[in-house]
Amino acid sequence: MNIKEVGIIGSGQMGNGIAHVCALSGYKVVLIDIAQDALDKAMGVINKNLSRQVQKGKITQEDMDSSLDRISISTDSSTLNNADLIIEAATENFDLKVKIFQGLLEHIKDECLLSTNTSSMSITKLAAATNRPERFIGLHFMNPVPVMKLVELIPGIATSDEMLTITKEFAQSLGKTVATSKDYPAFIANRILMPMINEAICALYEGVGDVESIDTAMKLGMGHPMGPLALADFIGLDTCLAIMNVLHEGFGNPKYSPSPLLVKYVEAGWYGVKSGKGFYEYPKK
Ligand SMILES: CC(=O)CC(=O)SCCNC(=O)CCNC(=O)[C@H](O)C(C)(C)COP(=O)(O)OP(=O)(O)OC[C@H]1O[C@@H](n2cnc3c(N)ncnc32)[C@H](O)[C@@H]1OP(=O)(O)O
Ligand SMILES: NC(=O)C1=CN([C@@H]2O[C@H](COP(=O)(O)OP(=O)(O)OC[C@H]3O[C@@H](n4cnc5c(N)ncnc54)[C@H](OP(=O)(O)O)[C@@H]3O)[C@@H](O)[C@H]2O)C=CC1
Repeated sequence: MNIKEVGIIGSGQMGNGIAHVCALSGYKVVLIDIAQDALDKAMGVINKNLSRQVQKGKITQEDMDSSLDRISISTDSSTLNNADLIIEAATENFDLKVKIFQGLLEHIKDECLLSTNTSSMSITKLAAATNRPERFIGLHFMNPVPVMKLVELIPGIATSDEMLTITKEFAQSLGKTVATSKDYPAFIANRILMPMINEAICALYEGVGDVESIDTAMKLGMGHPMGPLALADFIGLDTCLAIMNVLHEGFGNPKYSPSPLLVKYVEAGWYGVKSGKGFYEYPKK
């Protein structure tokens, strides 16, 4: 299958990053969200990130202009009628994702391939809610998408080998390196990362150290580019909690219980960078 046009659902930090790298690699992109505001904001972020690459001499102004020309935005999913591949990157909520896929099916081509950027959820279960589980896969980009080299590929139980090959080649065409994971809660990257972040929040909850000390310990002690609390804010505390809940429910092991402090912050609407407050404050620019 020759992928030319990619439909991306959800224009938050992941959706806009995926749109950026797809367009820069020559794909036509249709970026969908429920709110026009979100789409306008996403185009602003893509513009800013492409400009930064131009300033650093990584891409030319012409690359930037042609990439922007290849992206169209819409709140109407019927505009996905020409897409060869859909990448769903909406909020980490199972029922929402199922609703999105079911709403798409009447608009897309029979041969259109389906994928999800979910951080944790069962690919098999999401695939089963569509009419093409053999052409459904987890295509898990890392944040920030234009920078991080990894894409995790997660075939569900019904995913065909052909689908795995096509999507592997697609990810490689974006300049990414693929790691393949079996379809178990939170796959590989978040199975390992998220309990570490949760443990950092537990240490804060128990008063073992303050925010600065915990992040400094991991940055300077372990060479991590960001401390775990700053990284949690960057990912989104709502997303971190959703992933911990999938791990906890999926394995039934108390070691994955989300920290009560993480739960409390999400209850307060303190989602991190995207809401302006998490473990740190993020003044509106
Ligand atoms: C939750 C999930 O399901 C899975 C996940 O994604 S988990 C999260 C995985 N991501 C991480 O762990 C990120 C850890 N953090 C980092 O790697 C780094 O802190 C960072 C890349 C985010 C920023 O790096 P930094 O050195 O502090 O900042 P800075 O020098 O400004 O940026 C480094 C590069 O990233 C680019 N960059 C930074 N933020 C960016 C963004 N949001 N979008 C696009 N590009 C960005 C910069 O332009 C710069 O590019 P060059 O190397 O080409 O110059
Ligand atoms: N954050 C991260 O570091 C990573 C996240 N992921 C995964 O990527 C996905 C998106 O995460 P992220 O970008 O961080 O989340 P964000 O909260 O930044 O963005 C989600 C976007 O989806 C939109 N949305 C909600 N419902 C719909 C809908 N029905 N149709 C279209 N768009 C909708 C939201 O709109 P509104 O704001 O109006 O609700 C928002 O713009 C999640 O599955 C997450 O687990 C994967 C890798 C890394």
